[in-house]
Amino acid sequence: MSGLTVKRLVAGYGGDPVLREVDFEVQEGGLLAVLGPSGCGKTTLLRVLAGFHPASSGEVWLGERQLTADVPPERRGIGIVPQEGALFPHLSVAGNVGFGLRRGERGARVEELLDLVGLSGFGARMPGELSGGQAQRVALARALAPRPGVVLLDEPFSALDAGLREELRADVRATLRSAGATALLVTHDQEEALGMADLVAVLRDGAVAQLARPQTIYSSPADLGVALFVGEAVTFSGIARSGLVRTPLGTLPVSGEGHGTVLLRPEQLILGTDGVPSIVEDVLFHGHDASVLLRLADGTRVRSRVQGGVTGRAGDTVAVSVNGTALFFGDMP
Ligand SMILES: Nc1ncnc2c1ncn2[C@@H]1O[C@H](COP(=O)(O)OP(=O)(O)OP(=O)(O)O)[C@@H](O)[C@H]1O
Repeated sequence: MSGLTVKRLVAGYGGDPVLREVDFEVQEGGLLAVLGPSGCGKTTLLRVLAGFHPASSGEVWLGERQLTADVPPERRGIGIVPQEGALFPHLSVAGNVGFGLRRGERGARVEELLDLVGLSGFGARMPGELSGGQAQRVALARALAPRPGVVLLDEPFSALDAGLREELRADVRATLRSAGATALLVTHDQEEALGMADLVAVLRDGAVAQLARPQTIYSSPADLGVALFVGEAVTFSGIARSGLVRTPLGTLPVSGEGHGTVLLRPEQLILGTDGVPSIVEDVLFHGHDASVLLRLADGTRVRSRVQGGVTGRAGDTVAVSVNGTALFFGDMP
């Protein structure tokens, strides 16, 4: 395995480029998630890296080797886990996993990979006899089998239901780790990106808006756009003076001055007996937590995320206080 470096990558389809100077690096053995909204160029990026689409300019390096336009897809040393697995339907599971291997090395390596993804004994099955989650595990085994320099995962869990998605995320992460794989995951799902990756690159307008650890992206987003994209938010416009800003939830300390937007995460809104009075409008119970829609005295509606503790019921009056630090993003001049 080797690291993957992308420098000033530009690519598109004729008109304005879709990728305008994309830069990032995935360390050897690391997992980077490229997170961005639909249409921002995630698939285009993967197609360029895999050699299916030409870059207009920029560089792609796999370890010490530059992947120039004349290196065809099969000689790039890149494994791909596509959306919905895309297994060869006429080949058995073993046939799929061994597809990129030389005949002589198939048997043992296929067994090793099936074991790694928890599907020992499934070699003779046909893809039509697998569940969605099993099919994705086979797709991962197939991508890892030829020991690629890097594995690209293209929204690999999008077709699965929520419970299975969560379980498979953890399994895939563990598998990539134990294989020592360098991996790049593209997704529009912030939970997936923040939950799985060592580092997250937020792709916006064809460039990386922020590249950081998941915790940093969530707690210290580079700008308001990133903050709103990576999680639920409660926002107020306000004017910061001497490090304080007045909001419907009270005067909050912020770092910044002038006109801007105050941003809190819903889990920072604590319901109890101290704080600003508000009316509970609705409570959505999610099992592990609840989402409480509140109306403040001035009519502003805000959402709190409550784990255990007080949620109240529709019509109740509760007091809301703010836990932790509010973020503040000054208006663009
Ligand atoms: N073959 C093509 N020809 C012309 N334009 C294309 C082509 N493929 C994609 N595009 C455009 O390029 C932009 C980026 O598309 P891309 O599929 O890379 O985005 P994405 O982030 O993967 O989206 P999604 O999450 O919906 O799959 C879009 O505006 C899309 O319409």
